[in-house]
Amino acid sequence: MMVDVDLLVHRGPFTLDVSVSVAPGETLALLGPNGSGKSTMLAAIAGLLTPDRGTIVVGGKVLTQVADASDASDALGRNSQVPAHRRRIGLLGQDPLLFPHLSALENVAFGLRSQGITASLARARARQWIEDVGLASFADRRPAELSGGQQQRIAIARVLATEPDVLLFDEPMAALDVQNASLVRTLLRERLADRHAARHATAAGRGTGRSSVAPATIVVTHNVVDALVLADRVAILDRGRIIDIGVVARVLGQPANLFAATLVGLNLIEGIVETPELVRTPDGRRFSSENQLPPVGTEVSVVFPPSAVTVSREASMPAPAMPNSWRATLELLEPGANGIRLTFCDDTVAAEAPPTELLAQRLSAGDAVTASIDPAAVTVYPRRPAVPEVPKVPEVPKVPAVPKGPGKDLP
Ligand SMILES: Nc1ncnc2c1ncn2[C@@H]1O[C@H](COP(=O)(O)OP(=O)(O)OP(=O)(O)O)[C@@H](O)[C@H]1O
Repeated sequence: MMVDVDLLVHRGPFTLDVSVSVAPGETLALLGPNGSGKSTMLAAIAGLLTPDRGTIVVGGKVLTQVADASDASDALGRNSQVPAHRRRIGLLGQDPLLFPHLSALENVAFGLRSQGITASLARARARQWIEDVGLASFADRRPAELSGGQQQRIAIARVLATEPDVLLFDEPMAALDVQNASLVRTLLRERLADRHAARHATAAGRGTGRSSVAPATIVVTHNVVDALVLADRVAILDRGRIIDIGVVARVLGQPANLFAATLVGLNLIEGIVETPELVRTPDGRRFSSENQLPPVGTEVSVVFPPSAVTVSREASMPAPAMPNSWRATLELLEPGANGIRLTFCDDTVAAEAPPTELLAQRLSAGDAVTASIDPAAVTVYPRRPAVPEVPKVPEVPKVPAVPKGPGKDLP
């Protein structure tokens, strides 16, 4: 079902101020650094905390409505907060939180039983869901007899079996090793790809038949891979505000600013198109790309992956008057995702190189080098502002309009 969220939450000095909608069957990945407010947002949607102001509407039904404390409507009793257990919201975090004394089957059946389904029907449906997560032969085991990845797959079966209107996943792969994380991610992708899950479930004879609308899903993650694999759209949260939101290819492939680029592991330099072939940055570097540049005079972002930056001892390279090439001083060498990560003095650019390459050149911190990039790896696009500050249209008429930003989803 459609979920519309408009929230203001204060937690000590921290403020979460977000507005976002997720469509039925859509998966939104929420990406942001530690402490940016991701879990706070999920907790408010799940009904685990009451916002200081805002509305949460699912499928047209108001789950949370809190007017500004200073507003008179408060006194009229218009505020409402449906308790967490009465929301049709499935929440799964890092920890599967299975009942240790129940078998995998009983754990999955438990949620169905609590919806008033008979014991035999609940067990039949639970068995079907356990098959769907590939653990049919583990149905009678208790959680302690399952691996961490298997427990998480059972937890996914448990949350999906109840056919919630909204699915909230808070870093569901974070506690798993790489192999199990990959298995669980693939499983989630398959299940989320079934956009008509409820209808499908009913047709297969295991649904409750209550809902024919697919759930809206929000996946909180630190991992860009999760967003790439699972999401239709990505929102980037920074210090309690959504600084960018849109389709995955745009938000991750064309980051709005250096913060967003760093989060997705890309270099970003801002510049201006100087000629039809060249971009000049404020520090005098010039970049070309194999793709056509925006018109001369356009303010642009120049983006390239660290692995595309080649570093060589200065003497062995041509003078860096050429585009995509500049002189630099190595500052730091540290382990990176794809080799050794190099950073340079007074520069935001990072490079990544195989250890063998660095060893062959005997490069170390403090060395003067020439950095260069293959134009094929350079993407140039008009600079995008972060989500603009626009006054919000209230979702629920009873709540007075309170202009604030950042606003609704960009296309
Ligand atoms: N129970 C709490 N009481 C007071 N402040 C809290 C509470 N929980 C979180 N905070 C604060 O709220 C802010 C946002 O925290 P939150 O857990 O939502 O961030 P997050 O993006 O989920 O971080 P992480 O990626 O580390 O899980 C932080 O400044 C945190 O210190």
